[in-house]
Amino acid sequence: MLRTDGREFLLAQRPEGKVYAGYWEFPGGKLEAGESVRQALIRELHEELGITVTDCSPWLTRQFTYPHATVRLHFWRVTAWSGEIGITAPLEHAAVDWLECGKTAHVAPILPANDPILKALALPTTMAITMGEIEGVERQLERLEEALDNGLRLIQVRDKGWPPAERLWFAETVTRIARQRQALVLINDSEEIARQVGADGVHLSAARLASCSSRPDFAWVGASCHSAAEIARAGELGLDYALLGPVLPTATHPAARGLGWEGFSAAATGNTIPVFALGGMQASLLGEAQQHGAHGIAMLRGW
Ligand SMILES: Nc1nc2c([nH]c(=O)n2[C@@H]2O[C@H](COP(=O)(O)OP(=O)(O)OP(=O)(O)O)[C@@H](O)[C@H]2O)c(=O)[nH]1
Repeated sequence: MLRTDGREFLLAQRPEGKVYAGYWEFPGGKLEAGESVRQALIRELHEELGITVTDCSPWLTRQFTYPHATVRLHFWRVTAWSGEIGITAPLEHAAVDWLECGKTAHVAPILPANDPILKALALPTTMAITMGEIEGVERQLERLEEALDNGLRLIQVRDKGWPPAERLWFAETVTRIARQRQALVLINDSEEIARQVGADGVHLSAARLASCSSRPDFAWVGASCHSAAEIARAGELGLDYALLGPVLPTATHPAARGLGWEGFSAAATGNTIPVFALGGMQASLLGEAQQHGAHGIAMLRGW
């Protein structure tokens, strides 16, 4: 459950008498026979918190083995509900609390299966990909400042065609501007530049993803993917996100067919790592992308 535009999420504490008593978890529970995940979520949140969910979307899935059981967890984002949150099932929860996404939790311990989910909550849902090579440096920096003022918090610096000195200067400039607004910056394919400019991480091309034998050592690492198999590979390497596309026709490839939303959803669903929709995206498509299982959207032009 998310509030304040996705900046805060709800956790609930397991009561005495249950396995992992005292641990904090996302409110929810087990599917009953014949129920869809959506139906189970709506029923559980009504039983446990006394609320009626009015907007939710599929997000991440994780299988995890505890000493007492193996669980397959479907994490959904709940963004709207009616009613006041209360503890309507004291046998299920001892307390509830709101936490800030991306900040150290002020409650502990949290169920161990949830670690990657907490990290995904810290990942902004809109990624801007730079195209200084096409648009020109001045216009690009001007637009970046504007977008940062309007809430952009995740930037991938692409511009791979420039001579090294120019690329380095641009990456350094973007990182400096972004830092002032606590935005994350990832550098496309160059660990060297990422280190030199003090960026938050690297973004691997599909080719680099295929040849990479271990996760590069940065706080944030993601990759470009075109299929479920490539997303699975990114997951195996322990990366933090994948971009999947092209979803819709783009200005760069107007004739390309793209995955479409159904194709996107089929490949994106069931992963533990968050997947961004790429290709033909614009801010107004964020909700539609999330209804199809996207963490968010990534854009070259629409930001
Ligand atoms: N609700 C919830 N369950 C989680 C999370 N993370 C996680 O590993 N789990 C595990 O997934 C299972 C959820 O089932 P549950 O909440 O209906 O079951 P429970 O253990 O409370 O037992 P119960 O059948 O007596 O209600 C538990 O084994 C729990 O440990 C989480 O964030 N929320």
